Amino acid sequence: QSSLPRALQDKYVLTRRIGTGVCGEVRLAFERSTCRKFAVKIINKKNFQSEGTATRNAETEIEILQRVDHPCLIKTEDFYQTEDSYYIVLELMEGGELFHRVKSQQQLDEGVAKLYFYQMLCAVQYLHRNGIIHRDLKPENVLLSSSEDECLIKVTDFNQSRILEEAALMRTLCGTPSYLAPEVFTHASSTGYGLAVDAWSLGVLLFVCLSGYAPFHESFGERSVTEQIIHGEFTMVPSKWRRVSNQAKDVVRKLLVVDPKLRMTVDEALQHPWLQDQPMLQTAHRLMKPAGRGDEDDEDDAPSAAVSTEAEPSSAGSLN
Ligand SMILES: C/C(=N\NC(=N)N)c1ccc(NC(=O)c2cc3cccc([N+](=O)[O-])c3[nH]2)cc1
Repeated sequence: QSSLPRALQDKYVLTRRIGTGVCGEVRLAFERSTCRKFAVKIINKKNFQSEGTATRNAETEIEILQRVDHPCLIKTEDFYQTEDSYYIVLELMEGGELFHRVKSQQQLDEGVAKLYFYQMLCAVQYLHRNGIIHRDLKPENVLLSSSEDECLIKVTDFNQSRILEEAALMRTLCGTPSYLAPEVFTHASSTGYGLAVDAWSLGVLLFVCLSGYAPFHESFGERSVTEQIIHGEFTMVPSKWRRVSNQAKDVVRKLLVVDPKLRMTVDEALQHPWLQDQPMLQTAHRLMKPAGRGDEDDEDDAPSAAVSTEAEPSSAGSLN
C-alpha cells in the first residue's frame, strides 16, 4: 500500500490479492465513489526484461489495452504508474484464469471447450484484423467471467504483443536492400509470419482444454520440449482423447502445423465444421452482446433498414 500512487488510492481502495502472475499480482479493488469492484494488475517495471524493452513493451501494451474494443478482450478502466510499477485497473473476471478451471476439472467437456475456443478465435480474429499479434496466448492469459461453464471469456496480457508495423517494413524496403538479410524479404521477420504464431498457441490452448495436459512436455520421450515443438511432435494420450470427437482433433492437428504457411489461420478455424454448431454460436453471441441485451429478443438495431433474416454470422467478425 505504501508505494501506491496517490491518485489510485484517492479513487480506489485496494484489498486482497486475487491472482498472481510471474510479472506481478492482481488485487481486488473497490471504486470509492460507486463501490464498483475492479481488478488491479500491478506490473513491476524491474522484472526480468531490460530497461528499454520493458518500457517499450509496456507502452505498446497500454496503447493496445486502451485501443481494443471487443467483448472477448479485457477492458481497462484506468491506468497509473510510479517509477517502479504500472497499475492497470480492469474489469473483474470472477471466474479467474482458464488455467485453474482446466486444472480443477482435469479436462473440459468438449462443448465447453468449443464455447471457450470460439470466443478466443473471435478475440484473436479481432486483434489480427487490427494488425495486432498477441504472441503470448496461454491459459493464464484467458480469464473467465464467472464460475459457470457457460461464461464469457476474455484474453489479456499484451506484454509480448506487437503491432504489425507494415510501415516500418516498407521503410526498411525503401533503403538499399544490399545489406538486408533474406528473412526480411521472406516475411520470416517478426512482422511477416507474426499472425500465424497466435494460431499455433490457440492450437496448444485447445489441446490443453480438451485433454487437460500440454501437447509438448519433457515427460514425453527423450526429446526436449523445444525439439518436440520444432518437429511438431505432440502426444495424444489415448485415455485422455478417447471421448474427444474427430472434428475437434482435426482442428488441433491443423493448428499444430510446424510450417506457418501451411498452418490453419484463425479465419479458417472459424469456418471449420467443428465450430459450425448453432446452439454453441447462439450461446456465444448471447454472452458476447453488451451487458443487458442478452436476454431480451433482438431489438431491430436499425428499424429503417430491412432487418436481415439470415442466421447469425458464423464468425463474430461483424463485432469488430
Ligand atoms: C494486462 C495484464 N498483464 N500485462 C502484463 N503482464 N504486462 C493482465 C494480466 C493478468 C490479468 N489478470 C486478471 O485480471 C485476473 C486474474 C484473476 C484471477 C482470479 C480472479 C480474478 N478476478 O478478476 O476476479 C482475476 N483477474 C489482468 C491483466
